[in-house]
Amino acid sequence: MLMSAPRTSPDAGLPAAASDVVIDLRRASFGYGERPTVTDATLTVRRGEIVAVVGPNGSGKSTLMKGILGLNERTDGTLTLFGVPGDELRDRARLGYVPQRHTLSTSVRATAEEIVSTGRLPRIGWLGRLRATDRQIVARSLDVVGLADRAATEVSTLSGGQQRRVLIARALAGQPDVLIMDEPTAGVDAANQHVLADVLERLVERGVTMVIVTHELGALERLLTRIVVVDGGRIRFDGTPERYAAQRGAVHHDHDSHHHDDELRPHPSGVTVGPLDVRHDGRRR
Ligand SMILES: Nc1ncnc2c1ncn2[C@@H]1O[C@H](COP(=O)(O)OP(=O)(O)OP(=O)(O)O)[C@@H](O)[C@H]1O
Repeated sequence: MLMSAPRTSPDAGLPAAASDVVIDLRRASFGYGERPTVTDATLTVRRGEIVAVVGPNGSGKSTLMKGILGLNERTDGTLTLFGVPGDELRDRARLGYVPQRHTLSTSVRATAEEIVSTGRLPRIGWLGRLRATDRQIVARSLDVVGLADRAATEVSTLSGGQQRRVLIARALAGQPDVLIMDEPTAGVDAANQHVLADVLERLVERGVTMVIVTHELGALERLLTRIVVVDGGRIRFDGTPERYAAQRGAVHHDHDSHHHDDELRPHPSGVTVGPLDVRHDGRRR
């Protein structure tokens, strides 16, 4: 839990294993029109996990994330969040989201602190007023991303990487239990990627569960507990970083790769496929 006293989860009292599951997808399909973009996705994310989602451009990574967030249509399967059906989750602020390729508008005059304060809105309501505790949480969120000294700086004058960190701080200000980030390192140079990785490491230490869509595994790799490969709208691999590294030759996720059906076979469970038959938890069957 980030920066607050522990909250009681709706599934408190259940055995630890069950209450540890924050996201549970079973054979879920998501899309925007008639045809699903992501099909047959089965994925379980437990408390404290740091999961990277990788795959070629257009393979469905963002669609999968938006599906978990309820931002597109689920046409099949089930989605369970914190032990309740996804569409029945009342406290949406438990899911934090840093959207893709989103930097802050240069035409809006707002300070970093003001932008991060908007992250409190799900907690206080649109007409609510920030109280001292809210301001403290905003200040701590800026501190976590290393921008405490920029609180009063106009965001339009910050670099792209700093703006991404403001957006992460905004998501953190909502005190989410799980943070879904769509390419937080996109457009961030190598030096700043390490700064961002350090920021994420601090979040890991605070016990925040994270699902991170990324093309740049490099700087994040040391933090990850799992890697999920999405290709052609399907989850093609789900396993530990070690197993992913062992399979790297077979499971490409670079921009040029698309389908690898000769190397990656569909699994009836839709969970995991590949030369090594890897279970959901990364262990070999
Ligand atoms: N709002 C939308 N309406 C209709 N189709 C969409 C929408 N957003 C994405 N798509 C389509 O869904 C498919 C998967 O896109 P998605 O953005 O999920 O892929 P991605 O893996 O996140 O790609 P990238 O790495 O380029 O961000 C693409 O064919 C895309 O054109």
